Amino acid sequence: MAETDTPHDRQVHVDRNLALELVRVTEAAGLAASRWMGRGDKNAADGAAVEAMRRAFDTVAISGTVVIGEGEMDEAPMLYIGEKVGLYAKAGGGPEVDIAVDPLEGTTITAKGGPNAMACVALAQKGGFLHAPDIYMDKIAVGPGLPDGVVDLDASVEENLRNLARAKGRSVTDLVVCLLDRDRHKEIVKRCRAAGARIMMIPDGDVSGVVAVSQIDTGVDIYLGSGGAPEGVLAAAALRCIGGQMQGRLIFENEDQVLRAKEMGITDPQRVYSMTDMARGDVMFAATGVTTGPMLRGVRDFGKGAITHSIVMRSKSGTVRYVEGHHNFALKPAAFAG
Ligand SMILES: O=P(O)(O)OC[C@H]1O[C@](O)(COP(=O)(O)O)[C@@H](O)[C@@H]1O
Repeated sequence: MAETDTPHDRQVHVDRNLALELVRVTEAAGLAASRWMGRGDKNAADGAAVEAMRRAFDTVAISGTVVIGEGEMDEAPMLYIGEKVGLYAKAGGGPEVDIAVDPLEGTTITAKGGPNAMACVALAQKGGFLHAPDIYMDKIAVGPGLPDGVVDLDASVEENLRNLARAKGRSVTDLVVCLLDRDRHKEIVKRCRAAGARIMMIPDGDVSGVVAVSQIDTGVDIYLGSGGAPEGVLAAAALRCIGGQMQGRLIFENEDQVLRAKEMGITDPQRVYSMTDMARGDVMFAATGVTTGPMLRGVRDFGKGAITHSIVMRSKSGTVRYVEGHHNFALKPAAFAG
């Protein structure tokens, strides 16, 4: 795009389906991270994913700003909050978009060779994402086709389960609740079980945990509990595309976190964010499996190359695409070095 393009022109150009370009970014991160699968070094796995993702962004025809990233500029060498990424980042021009990244969602999973690690990216028009600080967020999510507000973060666990069961025409004993296997969730687990619901605990990776509510074959009816706030925004972006409902509320552990959030534009620490508050407008989401989970297959390395499995989706059209990439290391070795 010419440098003389007006902001209006740039907005119009966002209309292209950039999601299809994003998948190359998650593929690169997924491939790089997969080289560290089971090697017991989560930082190396994360570092490889970050570097590959950062490099791949240079080929995407956007002028992007990272709003959910790897940390502040002084804590992260790449993909830090505020970093400009994309082919047009330095030269100017191109659609101006905000970017949310989690180059490796499930660093510990990858280090242990466990299931369900993936590389994720979401894209929105400027101002489309909640600028969530790196603290915890309370989350609740259910799948599509249910009445608005069927579950609520302010309602009790029992009430949410009852309302959800009624809306689904089922009984609470039919429901499956997904949550992270953490001590802090003991009370929720106890109350869900006492109400008769079944529990599916995941060791890590609550982006895919939340997305599981929208996928019929996972058997998950509701996601509950706390996890990373940045992951909450990515999950909201994915649910905006695939359908479902989600709410999130930031959990502040000290005054510093409240101040930090204020600097990021969060004035009401108690606010319950809807899915659309967290990811507004035309949102695109892409993820590539690093290790196999219910949504995506992991990277399959066959020596001279590898096969990746990715999901690409866009809220505007509601189209969900699964992309299988066959990568030839002889032709593109640098992108896959890990
Ligand atoms: O492990 P904690 O502190 O409960 O944090 C939960 C967060 O960690 C994860 O399970 C994995 O995060 P990493 O990819 O950074 O390892 C997220 O999916 C989740 O939001």
